[in-house]
Amino acid sequence: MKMTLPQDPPTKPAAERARLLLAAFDAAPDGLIVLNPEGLVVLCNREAATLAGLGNARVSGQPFAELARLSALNWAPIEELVASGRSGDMILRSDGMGAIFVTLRRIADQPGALALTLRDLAVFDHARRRATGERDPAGFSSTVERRLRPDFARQRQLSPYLDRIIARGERALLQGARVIITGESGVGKTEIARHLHSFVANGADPFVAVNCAAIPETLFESELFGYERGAFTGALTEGKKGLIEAAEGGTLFLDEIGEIPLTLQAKLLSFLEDGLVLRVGSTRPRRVNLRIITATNRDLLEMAEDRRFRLDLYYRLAVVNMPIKPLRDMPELLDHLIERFLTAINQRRAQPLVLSADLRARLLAYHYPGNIRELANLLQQISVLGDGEDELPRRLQSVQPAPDPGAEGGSLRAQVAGFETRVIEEAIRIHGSKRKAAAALGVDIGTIVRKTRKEP
Ligand SMILES: Nc1ncnc2c1ncn2[C@@H]1O[C@H](COP(=O)(O)OP(=O)(O)OP(=O)(O)O)[C@@H](O)[C@H]1O
Repeated sequence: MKMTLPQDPPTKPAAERARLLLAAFDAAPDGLIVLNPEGLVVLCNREAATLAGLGNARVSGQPFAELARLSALNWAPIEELVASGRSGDMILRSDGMGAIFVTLRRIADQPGALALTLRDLAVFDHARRRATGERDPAGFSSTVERRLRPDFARQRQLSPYLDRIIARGERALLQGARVIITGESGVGKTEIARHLHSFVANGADPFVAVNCAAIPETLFESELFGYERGAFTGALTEGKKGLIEAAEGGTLFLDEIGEIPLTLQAKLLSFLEDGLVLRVGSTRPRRVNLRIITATNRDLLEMAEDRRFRLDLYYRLAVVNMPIKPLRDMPELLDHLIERFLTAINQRRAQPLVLSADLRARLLAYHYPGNIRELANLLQQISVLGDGEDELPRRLQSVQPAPDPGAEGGSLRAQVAGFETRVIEEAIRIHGSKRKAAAALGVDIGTIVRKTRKEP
């Protein structure tokens, strides 16, 4: 988000200085928000907009309460601090943004004016790890990646289906039951596993994600279980702990579990039964405590019938199933996801990417065989290539956008009724029954029945 400073028309050198200052604030690695004595936002730099999840919202000149309303963070404790007239520090948390350290200071010589700084605690953590030579936990490579994490709190409000499935997974993990997440590639299985991990784990517990399809069969055992020194030619002299041990105290996420070689399935089963890891070349078992979440886009029961997956392993891993629908069957998430990816993209652009109505309609009508990953990828391509018809990725060029409800003419009453019918029909399609659609739309079943009754 670009900042603006309200001011008198400046002379040329003063204008240049102001521009430079604004650019410098935008380049700063910390977030800065300045409130004038009237409580209006006079400055909100790019990092503050990012950390507060404001996207491209215009907050300059707005009351602080409006910024708080638009933000993904819960500002209530800071609003109290502002009202109390004291300075102070606080940590604000949100599902999508992680933990943000906020300081509030009075500005000297400017009675009533306030400066708030915002810092992403993950940056400190990352810096501390670099200083001590520690590795970042698997799956956390940069703060940018962290900030693009899904806002599941919002997505759960939008999709009662997703809410039900995620709540099921949370309950299962709280009770120590193992979950398997199933669904097409790109539906967000890894993100959901990461969410479940943060739901039950302490902040410092490791989350180790392993893509079973990416490990060559010959290396599988040593990667997963580790090896003792001299276990084989090329082994490190001091030996190496495997991914299971690396996840000690946290979560091991085994993605594409259907790809795990049959020979190793027996060894994994044995670990699941007694919690003991035997490194390759070792005779000394080590006890490892962790939780395991698995995911697959294969039908493991069918694989078990063909003897390509052990049924006993399946029952150990799949106590609770979390089937994630493809994106085309969760259209209620599309608008939100588009906005979220645009926000992420615009953090790295000088000129924000604004989608034309036609392009947005095409994005809403497309069927996304690659699911959420494909949507993110398409928006990235549009950001780089532009959104002119010729530049559009071929997949989108052939999409027929859904008709614009406002374009069909007729009286306002008729158009509103038409729109209402489409919303109801879509809700019934998504939720599978009129009763569930009524619950999702917050109306009683009688209303839905009445409004969908065909006039004779
Ligand atoms: N709910 C979501 N909100 C926002 N972004 C998401 C969401 N789910 C997934 N993504 C993004 O979509 C991409 C694919 O997600 P993810 O890797 O979790 O899918 P997957 O189902 O595990 O895929 P695969 O089966 O190929 O491993 C990632 O870039 C991820 O950040």
